[in-house]
Amino acid sequence: MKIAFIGGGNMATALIGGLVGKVAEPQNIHVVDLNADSLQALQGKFGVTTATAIDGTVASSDVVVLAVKPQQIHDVVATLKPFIGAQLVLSIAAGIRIADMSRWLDGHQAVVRAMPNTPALIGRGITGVAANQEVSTLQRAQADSILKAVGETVWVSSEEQLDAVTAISGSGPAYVFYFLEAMEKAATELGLSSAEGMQLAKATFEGATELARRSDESVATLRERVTSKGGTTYAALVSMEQSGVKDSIVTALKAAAARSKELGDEFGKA
Ligand SMILES: NC(=O)C1=CN([C@@H]2O[C@H](COP(=O)(O)OP(=O)(O)OC[C@H]3O[C@@H](n4cnc5c(N)ncnc54)[C@H](OP(=O)(O)O)[C@@H]3O)[C@@H](O)[C@H]2O)C=CC1
Ligand SMILES: O=C(O)[C@@H]1CCC=N1
Repeated sequence: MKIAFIGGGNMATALIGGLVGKVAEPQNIHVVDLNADSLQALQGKFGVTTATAIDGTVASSDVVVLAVKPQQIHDVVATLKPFIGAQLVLSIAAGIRIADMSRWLDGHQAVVRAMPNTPALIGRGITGVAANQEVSTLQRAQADSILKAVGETVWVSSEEQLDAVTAISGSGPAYVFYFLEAMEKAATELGLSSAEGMQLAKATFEGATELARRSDESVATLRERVTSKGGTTYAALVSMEQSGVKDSIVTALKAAAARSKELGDEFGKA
């Protein structure tokens, strides 16, 4: 498979890291970015080919991955249009809708929209995916193999659900890091060193999520098992409930989903 990336930033780098040698040979991965330094770094690290403008290699690729910021997608697609024939266009931009990208490509173009996350960098990502009618079975399989190179995929039945996927798993790593930062802060205020706090917090997250993944029991049951009556966990959870932590998290994630929809409205008008 020949794959062209438009945009060689954080997420493109994570995807390329998973793809090289597994799904595509480095000489079949082409990256277009405006920044020559980023391109040189990608070339040096992975052996991919690069260019500072969309070119014939993009035209002859099987899949074109759009990995620029949502506000850049319209202009990139406009520049890309003359180079697009039968390729699959795979966008990872938050919010930008398939119908809008298809319209900017004069319609009927096979477009897949995906929402990965940064644990892709270590092959532990999870990506929500949706496709339009023009995407063939082969192209679905191509998109799936690209995204599976860096973790799991979840194909959603309706594209609108990608706003929710963005709120849960796309932005999700940031919430986990935020929680780790809070645990580290608490650790230092309670007399541990910052390094000790972070070690304890990271291992706890890893152990708890792995336990939840492997267990047949619900996370509520697993939580109850930690919570001795009148004990320490109970004290913490009562405090969290009184502060409305769970409701605040739900409200925050709804804000992320709303922003994803808003990005689609804002940058899809063109
Ligand atoms: N980061 C994340 O956790 C996730 C991001 N996404 C989505 O992935 C997309 C990329 O995000 P991310 O990798 O973080 O962003 P980055 O800013 O790291 O990468 C985007 C890259 O595209 C370059 N670029 C800008 N305009 C063009 C152009 N016209 N032609 C070629 N390259 C161009 C940028 O250069 P310059 O910096 O010079 O502008 C930059 O190097 C976004 O749409 C985002 O919504 C999806 C899931 C998770
Ligand atoms: O914050 C953002 O908009 C992007 C999309 C999901 C993660 N980062």
